[in-house]
Amino acid sequence: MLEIKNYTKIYKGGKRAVDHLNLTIEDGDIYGFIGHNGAGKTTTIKAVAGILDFNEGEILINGKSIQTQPLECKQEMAYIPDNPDIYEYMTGIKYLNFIADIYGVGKKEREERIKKYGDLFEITQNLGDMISSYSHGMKQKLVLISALIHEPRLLILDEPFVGLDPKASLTLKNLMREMCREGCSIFFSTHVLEVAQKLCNKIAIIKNGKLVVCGDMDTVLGDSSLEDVFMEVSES
Ligand SMILES: Nc1ncnc2c1ncn2[C@@H]1O[C@H](COP(=O)(O)OP(=O)(O)OP(=O)(O)O)[C@@H](O)[C@H]1O
Repeated sequence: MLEIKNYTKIYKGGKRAVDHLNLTIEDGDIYGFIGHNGAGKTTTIKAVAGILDFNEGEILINGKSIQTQPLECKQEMAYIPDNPDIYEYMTGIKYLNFIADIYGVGKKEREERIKKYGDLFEITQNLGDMISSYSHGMKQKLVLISALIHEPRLLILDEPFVGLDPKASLTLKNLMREMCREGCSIFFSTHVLEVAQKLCNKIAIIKNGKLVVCGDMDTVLGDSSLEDVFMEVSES
């Protein structure tokens, strides 16, 4: 579903943020991406989402290049950034319809999905309100619903659990599991290692821009916890 080949990003000024990273996310994978602050997670995720150019390598979504076929790639995926920075002077429902229009989602489907996800995240009754009146968590729920409105096959999330209350976090985890059971793929970054260990079937650790560990969670962990493995890798 997602292939990252030799991905290298050097920012203006010469900072080599990610260095020849290779990773494959298959259908049905929930792939966790962990690393210390500044390791290169967001730099990788933004390139996969098609909003950051890069110096070397190739990123393929279902065989299509994010650089040469960005629209085709974006039809198949959704990206949820770590900060829900959205239009403030619009109602929630107007925003969702705006996103549904961009993706060409039909009237019946969008209504069903807005109802389903709005109820799941307990925000249906607030959709008529201006986004400027929303809390951080409510904005995040709105962004999540907007990302799911075109039923993406690949979900890319940057720190998705930050700012969500415990119930919304559980709802999101259950949704992620359900999507992957149906053959979708998820690639997400997190600092919450307990969540990653429980939720993901695969895990990648990035350190100073280089991938140092990746693969099946069970194989990577052996008898250790993810926290132990992470600490060992960080200190080596
Ligand atoms: N626009 C930029 N210009 C120059 N350097 C940048 C830029 N954005 C990020 N960097 C640098 O690239 C490196 C990787 O940053 P990145 O944001 O990808 O890390 P991260 O793993 O997502 O960190 P965190 O866990 O803190 O969110 C860091 O050293 C950072 O300072």
